[in-house]
Amino acid sequence: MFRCGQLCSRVFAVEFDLRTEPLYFTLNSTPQVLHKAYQELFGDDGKLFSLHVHCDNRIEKAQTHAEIKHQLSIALSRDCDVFEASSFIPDVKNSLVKGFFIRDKSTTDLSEDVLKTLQQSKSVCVFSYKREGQYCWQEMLSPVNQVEESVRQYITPAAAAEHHPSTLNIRNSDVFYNMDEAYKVLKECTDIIPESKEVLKLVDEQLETSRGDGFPVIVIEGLDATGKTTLTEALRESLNATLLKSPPQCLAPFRQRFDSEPPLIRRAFYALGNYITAAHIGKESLRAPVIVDRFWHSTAAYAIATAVGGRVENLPEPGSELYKWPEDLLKPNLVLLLTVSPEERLRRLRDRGQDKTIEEAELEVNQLFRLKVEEAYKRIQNPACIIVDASPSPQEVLQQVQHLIRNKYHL
Ligand SMILES: Nc1ncnc2c1ncn2[C@@H]1O[C@H](COP(=O)(O)OP(=O)(O)O)[C@@H](O)[C@H]1O
Ligand SMILES: Nc1ccn([C@H]2C[C@H](O)[C@@H](COP(=O)(O)OP(=O)(O)O)O2)c(=O)n1
Repeated sequence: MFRCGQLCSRVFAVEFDLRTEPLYFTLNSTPQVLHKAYQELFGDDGKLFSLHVHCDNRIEKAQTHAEIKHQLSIALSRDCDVFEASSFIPDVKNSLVKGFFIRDKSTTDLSEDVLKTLQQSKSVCVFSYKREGQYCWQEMLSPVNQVEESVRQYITPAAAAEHHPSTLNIRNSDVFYNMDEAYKVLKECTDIIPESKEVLKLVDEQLETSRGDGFPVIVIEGLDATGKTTLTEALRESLNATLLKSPPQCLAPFRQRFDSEPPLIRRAFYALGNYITAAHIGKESLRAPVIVDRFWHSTAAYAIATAVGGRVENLPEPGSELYKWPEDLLKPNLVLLLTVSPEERLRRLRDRGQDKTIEEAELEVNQLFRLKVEEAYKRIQNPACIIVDASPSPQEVLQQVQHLIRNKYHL
């Protein structure tokens, strides 16, 4: 487990510019000459700090990280740059510790005061960086006690990681590959989020359902405003099908609450939603074809795209086990991914004129995130999704999809 005094085996990554590779470095007791990119980051024009959250309790850790992110964005928004940073052991799963780099451009000691306050929490560790000529070193920001004495550690450039560090902790923190793992997260939250108990109760009430050779199950996926609601309603009519969605209606009262939680908790909630919907699918597909509006592809694609910082290239590579369908989740017969151009999607969002979730609002400004969600959708395997161009008229999109379904099922 990461401790303030045990940094030497770790590599640090700073997302200095989201469009490029992070800057990687390690720490060493002997001085190292630094090249330009590092000198720029550690430049002596401002004050530089890093902050990491280390805590054995994963719920507490996730919440502390989210709280600090929020506090930094409020307290330091004007005169400081706040970069996502991480510390990890290369290729070691679950070794990632998330944090921030803060570059203070103010003429006052704005960030130092804020950081000293944050450091009073026992799970927060703050370091400051100093530069002398071509050397930079790190030391603890005013060590709070003699045990954690401040040791000068020199910055040493490190090779780029083969796998982007943010991919190291995805399994069971952002994406869950069986129900038990997601269930455990909500169980650990019951004291601080009472609604977790109600959600778990709803999960428990779903009887085990195994699906025999029932009617086909067709999932419609895509970013918000790509036309899922329009198409799923039309398919329901034309196929005489049952229409379901994930998260299911019974979780609607809890969705806003879990949407405000950090990824660990939020993604566990959506994962469990898929299992409840799967139970409904199991029952309904005995009677009629079932159309599902969003399912596991959405859960995994949004979770991976949120967890992975920066560029599309940082996503887990195609074929990675992180794109594997959960072993215990009902598999649909057909998954269709609706795609439209970013411009058309924006036009539809504006025409609809309704409130967007914060995440969707971010999608608009965050082209990188949208690209990662779409790419992650396409990399999920077994079942993989079939891409449908959803830019023609609703009638034409329906015909296209009916054609695909007819070819497969003669419905
Ligand atoms: N094929 C289409 N062509 C033009 N506009 C469409 C089409 N399909 C849906 N829309 C419109 O785009 C908006 C978003 O569609 P909707 O079905 O609600 O998307 P989603 O469920 O994926 O968020 C709605 O205003 C809808 O009327
Ligand atoms: N099956 C699902 C459905 C949605 N999600 C998550 C993924 C995103 O964070 C949001 C997207 O939901 P959003 O409210 O934008 O979607 P709709 O408007 O309902 O199409 O929900 C999920 O994880 N799993």
